Amino acid sequence: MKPETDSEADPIFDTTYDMVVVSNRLPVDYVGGDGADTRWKVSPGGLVTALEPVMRANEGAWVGWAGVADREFDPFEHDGISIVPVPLSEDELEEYYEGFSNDTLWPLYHDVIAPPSFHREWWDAYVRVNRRFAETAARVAAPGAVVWVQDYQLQLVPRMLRESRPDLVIGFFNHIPFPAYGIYSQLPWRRQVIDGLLGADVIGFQRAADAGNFSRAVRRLFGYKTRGTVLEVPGADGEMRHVVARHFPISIDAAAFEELARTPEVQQRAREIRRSLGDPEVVMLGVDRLDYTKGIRHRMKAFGELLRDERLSVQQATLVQVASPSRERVETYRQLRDEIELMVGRLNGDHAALGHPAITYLHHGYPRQEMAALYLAADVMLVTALRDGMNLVAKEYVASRYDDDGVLLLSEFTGASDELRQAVLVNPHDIEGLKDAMVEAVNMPPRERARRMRALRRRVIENDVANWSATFLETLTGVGKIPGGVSDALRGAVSRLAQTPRLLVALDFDGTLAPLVDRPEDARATDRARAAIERMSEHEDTRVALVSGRALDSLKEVASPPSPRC
Ligand SMILES: O=P(O)(O)OC[C@H]1O[C@H](O[C@H]2O[C@H](CO)[C@@H](O)[C@H](O)[C@H]2O)[C@H](O)[C@@H](O)[C@@H]1O
Ligand SMILES: O=c1ccn([C@@H]2O[C@H](COP(=O)(O)OP(=O)(O)O)[C@@H](O)[C@H]2O)c(=O)[nH]1
Repeated sequence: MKPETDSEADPIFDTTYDMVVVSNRLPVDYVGGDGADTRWKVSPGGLVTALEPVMRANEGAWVGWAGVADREFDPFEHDGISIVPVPLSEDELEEYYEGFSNDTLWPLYHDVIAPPSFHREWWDAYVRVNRRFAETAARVAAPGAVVWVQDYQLQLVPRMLRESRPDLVIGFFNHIPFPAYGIYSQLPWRRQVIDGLLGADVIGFQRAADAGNFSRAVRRLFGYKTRGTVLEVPGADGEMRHVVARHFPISIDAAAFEELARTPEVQQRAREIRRSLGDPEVVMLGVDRLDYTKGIRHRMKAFGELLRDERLSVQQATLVQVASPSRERVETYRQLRDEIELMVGRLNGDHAALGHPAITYLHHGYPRQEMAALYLAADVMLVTALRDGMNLVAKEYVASRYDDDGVLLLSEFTGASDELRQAVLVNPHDIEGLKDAMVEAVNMPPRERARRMRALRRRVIENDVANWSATFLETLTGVGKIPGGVSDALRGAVSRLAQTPRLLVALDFDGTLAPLVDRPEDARATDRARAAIERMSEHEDTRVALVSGRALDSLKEVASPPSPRC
């Protein structure tokens, strides 16, 4: 999408875009410096990993926070992406980001693994900051633009945007789980949050179960009708809006990861990594943000017991644990770091031998190239999250293993486990089961490893991040491409056609007027499509026909055409 210059806009935001992504975090965090010397580093986490390739392909604007409090930045371009920073004050950082987002919503949505804190002043900051994001997005969105809002930090933005800019097409994607109603209903602001989300045209989740939990919460709290993935939501004008809530499992740029893994530099680095670990028979690897949802303690406990019971030895197997720093001012995260570092010390003290560490603990964030080398060096990848929206690390490991080798041990409580069924699936709460699965992974015969890895790779390559974003945007726009960017040639052709004295407009229904949905009986035309049909039908010499492979009754049922002439 080409940016357009809007002469009436605010001078700082003098460019508007046909596609705008809004997320709490920008792809880069401010590191230091000023003016031309300003330094940025890649932001942590899977959301940025997934959205970066989408943004490069779309020439849109990315609205988000620059990772530092009390600093304002003008919009700028970074590595081919237009960046529109939203400022946060130190108080807002504490109350909106560390507080409401990461100490209320995060633990609540991850099945209360840690107890969520509820504070009214955090909620007030959440509302205030959501409004700022919505206002910024509204300023840079061109007329009729697609605005794609990301994640739990910004759940009120869809409704705020719909109220200020009803012309926009609004999508929302939730990167973390959506909990069962029994848990969600603890939230004192449960109605406001759902109402905020229902401002979107399409609400995406990682797993079908998340979308189901959301629809149930809508029914329980608002009594709105839901038909499969389509929710009937009253609009401001009394008309029914049809909102789609369904799963779109996120992924990675699998080809780019494989390409990186195939480079001689990465392969050389993988060999160096193994050598530096004392060339054990088996390298096990964990890569996680240092977060209590990731099950790092469970995996270390299981590994420690295997060493204690001599089912494994440090000469045979070593564990490399990358724990990248995350949310370090939130108390639960500080405590977790202390606990993990204590465990690492004990484990090494009890079991390591000279030149043979039991566990190599790395409290750093690494660039993608080093990640690919670690994946290639690892015989067994341990993903033992207690709850995880998706877990892109699991997919990156698979994408890197072009040699069809390596074993993925994967928690059933990750979104990735819905797709990656050929992994060794585990319940990380069951320490005995986890120990057995680790031993099974370490001893898995090469043929079995190759068979499983081939199947896993097929899955990750099939559903890569391009496929994820295309499927979401197709559902959102109903036509498979972003509207608003109608070419002059098409506009001209439509104007010429409109001058024809008697006109027949024949329209496909599924995938054109109505987003594709899981169950055909749930398909409904988008509000804009219905309004356009109604306007055309009012013209004396224009006939509107729906063309469909459906039976006539089924078409009548789902399309409910506005007049008998149709
Ligand atoms: O921005 P932070 O607070 O530093 O946290 C980093 C990101 O963590 C979360 O990632 C999620 O998105 C991934 C991609 O969809 C998914 O695989 C993972 O399971 C999620 O936990 C968070 O949702 C992001 O908003 C953060 O930026
Ligand atoms: O040192 C690190 C650790 C992690 N990552 C990246 O961070 C993302 C983590 O995403 P995931 O979905 O697994 O979990 P999240 O951190 O988003 O909860 C993946 O793309 C990793 O490659 C990274 O680049 N360097």
